[in-house]
Amino acid sequence: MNLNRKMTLLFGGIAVGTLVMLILISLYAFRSYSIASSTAHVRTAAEVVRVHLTESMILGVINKREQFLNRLLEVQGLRTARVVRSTYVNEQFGAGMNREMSADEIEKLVLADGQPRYEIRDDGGESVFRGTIPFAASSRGTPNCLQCHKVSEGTVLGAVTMELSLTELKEKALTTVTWISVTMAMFAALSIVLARRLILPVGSTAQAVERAVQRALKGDFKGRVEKRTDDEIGQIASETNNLLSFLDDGLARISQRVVQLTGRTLRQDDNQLEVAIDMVNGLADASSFKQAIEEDETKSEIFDRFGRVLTDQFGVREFSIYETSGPKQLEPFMVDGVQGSPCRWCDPQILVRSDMCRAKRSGHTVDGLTQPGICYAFKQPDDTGETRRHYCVPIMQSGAVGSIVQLVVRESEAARFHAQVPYVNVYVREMAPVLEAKRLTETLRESSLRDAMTGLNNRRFLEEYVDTLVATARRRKIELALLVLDIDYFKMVNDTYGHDAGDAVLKSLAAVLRTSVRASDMVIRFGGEEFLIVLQETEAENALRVAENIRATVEDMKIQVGGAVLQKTISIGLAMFPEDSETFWQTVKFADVALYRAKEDGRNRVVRFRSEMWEGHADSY
Ligand SMILES: Nc1nc2c(ncn2[C@@H]2O[C@H](COP(=O)(O)OP(=O)(O)OP(=O)(O)O)[C@@H](O)[C@H]2O)c(=O)[nH]1
Repeated sequence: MNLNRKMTLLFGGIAVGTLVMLILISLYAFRSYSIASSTAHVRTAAEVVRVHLTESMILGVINKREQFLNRLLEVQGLRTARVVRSTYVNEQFGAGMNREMSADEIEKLVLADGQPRYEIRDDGGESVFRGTIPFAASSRGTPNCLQCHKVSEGTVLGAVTMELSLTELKEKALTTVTWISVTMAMFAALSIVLARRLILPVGSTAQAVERAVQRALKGDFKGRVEKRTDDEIGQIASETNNLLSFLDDGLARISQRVVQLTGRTLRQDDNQLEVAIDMVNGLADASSFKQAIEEDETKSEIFDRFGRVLTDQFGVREFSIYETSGPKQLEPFMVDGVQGSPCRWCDPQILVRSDMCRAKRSGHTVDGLTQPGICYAFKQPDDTGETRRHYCVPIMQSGAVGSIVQLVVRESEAARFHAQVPYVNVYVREMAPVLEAKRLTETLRESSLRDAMTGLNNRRFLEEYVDTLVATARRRKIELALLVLDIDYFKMVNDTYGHDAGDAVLKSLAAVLRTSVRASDMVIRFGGEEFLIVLQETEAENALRVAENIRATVEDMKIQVGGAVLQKTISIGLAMFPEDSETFWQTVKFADVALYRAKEDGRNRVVRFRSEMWEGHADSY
């Protein structure tokens, strides 16, 4: 029930109640007034009758009393007037007129106890007031009753009964009450109309505010409240409109900015407020994610963290992260949260023909959620499970696709996940520059550990890696063979053919060295034209064989430099760790000493270190 109706009912109820009360009180007051007034009239008339009868007795015309009583009836409103005599008067003065002798029940009571009696009765539809007043003998006044009547003081001598018609009085009372009621009813009706007019803007403004608030709760702040009055109610409408405009404007600006950041488009039926809160939360989470990955050390940690976000926040457990590993090659970095797993959600051919991957080829997002079948390389699950849909986002690095994030969801979840995609994109966007920075750092670090010309690891790399190398060798109780080798008469190449020719020889030698040893062995450009090879888990005998093989290969190697073909030889010194020394770097020195001996002995040969070789060289190291 609205406020207006409540007010009308309340005012109406009060008005009706007041009216009824007023009518009842008025009727009661009129009745009381009628009784009091009639009683006074009857008393006065009875006194007049008593005085007249006394006078008539004194003047000796008491026998004319009936004419007086008949004339008395001409008084307006007086219906009857009758005198009854007590037995005392009859005994002293003889019987009176017949009608004075026959007392009714009330008159008998009055004659008996001397108390006046009054009553109102209905006489054929007419209200009649009847009063019976006793005449008591009294010695006071003039003449003194006891002078004539031989009775004691207070004896009831008779009584007069009078009846007054109340009809006229009643009619006047009813007319008055009717007028009062009509006036009151009109006043109440007028009051209700005025109150309704007053309350109407309150009710309609309250309803309008309620409607606007309901719309606002659904995220729509466009509702407005009509200003109907210039008072406080109008003020409420104005202030509500100001508040709604402020919220609408603020929310629109927030949404606009967040939409720009997330790329999410708002639908008409979206709850703008909830969407804005969601988006801001999403951005805050993505920002925390970015902070965290900035502090991560490696790309692998970053992808691990991203994998957890996909699983925990977006409920995506099936996904792949591919890395570009060559001009036309991709490598699965992480599949379904596990690093190094084989390719599961794509045709494995993309690994060697990366152009088969639509995201890699185009550098654009591939939305298989809304366009299933858009990429032919996407693979449905091997089992008979539910059909999957995919969403692939390329991560650009240095202007080319560096990594690809592939999200896989069940067909039944595609719509739900589609709403989440803008937030995933925010994460990917936040991740891209951090990945780029990490990649550059790794490249930089890699380059500081690698010789740019030959592509071999350099001395610095060995210095950083040596602790791990030695610890592993000790733990596994294996021997390391250290070959230090140097090109014979290399200076001549530079001097004769130029520095570029020298470089070409160094590159060719590096290539031969790399292919002559196992992948687990290390080939290091130790400095200038000197190289160090660390053969893992190799005894001295085998190491000598490998060294000899390298020497022979280099000897046979023909290097095209400009118009000339060069053939160079190398000398190699071999020392064993920990057989020759417990210290790695000391073993390197021993190998160097052996190399020196190889040079001394005529070059193009392999020399195994022996302890006596050290004696002449200890001072020079
Ligand atoms: N082209 C080129 N030459 C280099 C490089 N690093 C060192 N060299 C040269 O290698 C030569 C080393 O010569 P030496 O150590 O005197 O000995 P050698 O001529 O090789 O004679 P051996 O006694 O047989 O070692 C020097 O001329 C260096 O300039 C390089 O990166 N490129």
